[in-house]
Amino acid sequence: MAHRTLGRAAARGAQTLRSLRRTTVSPTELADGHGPSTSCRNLVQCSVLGKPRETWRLGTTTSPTKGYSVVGAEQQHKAPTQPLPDPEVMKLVEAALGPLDTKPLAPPSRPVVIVISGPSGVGKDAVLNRLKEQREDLYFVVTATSRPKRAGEVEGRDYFFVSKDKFEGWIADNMLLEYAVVYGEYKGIPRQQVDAALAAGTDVVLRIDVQGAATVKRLIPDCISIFVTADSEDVLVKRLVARKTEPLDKLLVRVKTARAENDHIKNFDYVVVNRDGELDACVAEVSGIIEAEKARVVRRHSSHHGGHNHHHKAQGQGQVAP
Ligand SMILES: Nc1nc2c(ncn2[C@@H]2O[C@H](COP(=O)(O)OP(=O)(O)O)[C@@H](O)[C@H]2O)c(=O)[nH]1
Ligand SMILES: Nc1ncnc2c1ncn2[C@@H]1O[C@H](COP(=O)(O)OP(=O)(O)O)[C@@H](O)[C@H]1O
Repeated sequence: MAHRTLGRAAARGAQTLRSLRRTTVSPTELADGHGPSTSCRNLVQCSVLGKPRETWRLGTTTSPTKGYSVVGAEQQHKAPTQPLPDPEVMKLVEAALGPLDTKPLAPPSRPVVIVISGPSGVGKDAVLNRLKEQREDLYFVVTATSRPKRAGEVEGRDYFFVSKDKFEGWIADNMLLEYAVVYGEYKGIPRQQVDAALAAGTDVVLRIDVQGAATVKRLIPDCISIFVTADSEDVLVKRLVARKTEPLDKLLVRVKTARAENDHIKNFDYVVVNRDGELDACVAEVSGIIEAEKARVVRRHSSHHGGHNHHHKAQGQGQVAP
């Protein structure tokens, strides 16, 4: 699929960016042309020639004592140069063993379901929004809710906002893979979105609360569950207060719920700390977990079918969060 190929390319681009290294060059070295690499020198010269903003955006900083500290020299991770294979030897190999197979040696990875959970205000949305920019190969499910739209939220992007009646109709018609009552409002995963993405071979990301994560783990045992937490309770509450989306009474409920939710870390496959001011590091960690999980041999063995039995009706639905 074209968009998946593009997505992988984007992910590789992000990887390349991450591999940019920090290098220090003095102004004299620059004048002499002795920088660490041509691209690095060009970057600084660009700054010296009066385009400071562009280079700042690329990560250039100036230091009065050390000269110029530059992020921009790409690490050289080229494979060692190999001599071309001798065509005569290749012919002899094929003559002896028959034509060589050009099919990929690794079996393709089956699409996975990734569950992201964690307390309110920890930064799940922030992490997922950044992940969306970097990983066009993933499908981010838009869940449905009966809660009113907040300022700035967009229908079909943040949630599908539906009435309680409509939501209950979907429950009756078994249109939801999972649903729960979270903070007094219905939240549910439209089954069709998950089924369609998996059928197209695309990995699926679900952002759901802890009770939803437990239900999905029961329905799809080989899903990858990731609990996002904060540096500390204090940091978490500050983040929630700064977000200014809840009045005090609702805020207190969220903090109490967060305490209870944190005890469920043990039921998750991974826990990732979204450290204050380090959103990108958290996103990179989540992305790395997904990549590592997809490389697991058990997920690539075509005879293994552990998991996607999500046509079963969810058990224990409709529990009310405290
Ligand atoms: N079980 C379940 N939880 C969901 C679903 N969609 C969203 N949630 C969770 O509901 C919780 C509350 O969401 P929201 O009202 O947006 O509050 P926020 O987390 O404070 O921004 C979050 O933890 C979401 O992850 C869903 O379909 N099922
Ligand atoms: N690593 C971080 N450092 C500082 N603030 C953050 C970080 N991650 C998220 N935030 C901020 O915390 C607040 C809550 O994040 P949000 O994504 O809405 O949480 P959740 O979706 O888990 O309820 C937002 O104002 C967001 O910008």
